[in-house]
Amino acid sequence: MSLAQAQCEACRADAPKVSDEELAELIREIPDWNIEVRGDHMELERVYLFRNFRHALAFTNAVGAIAEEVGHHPALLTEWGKVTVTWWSHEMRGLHRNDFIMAARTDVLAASAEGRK
Ligand SMILES: C[C@H](O)[C@H](O)[C@H]1CNC2=NC(N)=NC(=O)C2=N1
Repeated sequence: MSLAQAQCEACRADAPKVSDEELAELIREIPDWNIEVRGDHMELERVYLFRNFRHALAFTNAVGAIAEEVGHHPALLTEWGKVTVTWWSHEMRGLHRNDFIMAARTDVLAASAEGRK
């Protein structure tokens, strides 16, 4: 395992989940993200719109690249003109502070992405 992956605390089953208080604080930093409850855990989700499939795919790959850098991976659904990004920590079945950090980094990427709608 690379050092980048070793640093991903959220990818350990016994990592701490965010408390309700922390969640309320952290979600204020990423106001365009929704919390979805899926089965037994929460996920952070946001839809980004693009002018066409090519721009959506380029953004998908950019998000994939930052995920690989840190060894923490989102679910990515690429459609024509639309990318749905979902962050959670599957090993620990819930939200870790790291998911909020990655959501914020996804917003930074989106701010300079080409072909946003
Ligand atoms: C072994 C490897 O680091 C783990 O499977 C990582 C990979 N990427 C991951 N990404 C996310 N989002 N959650 C995880 O629990 C996770 N685990």
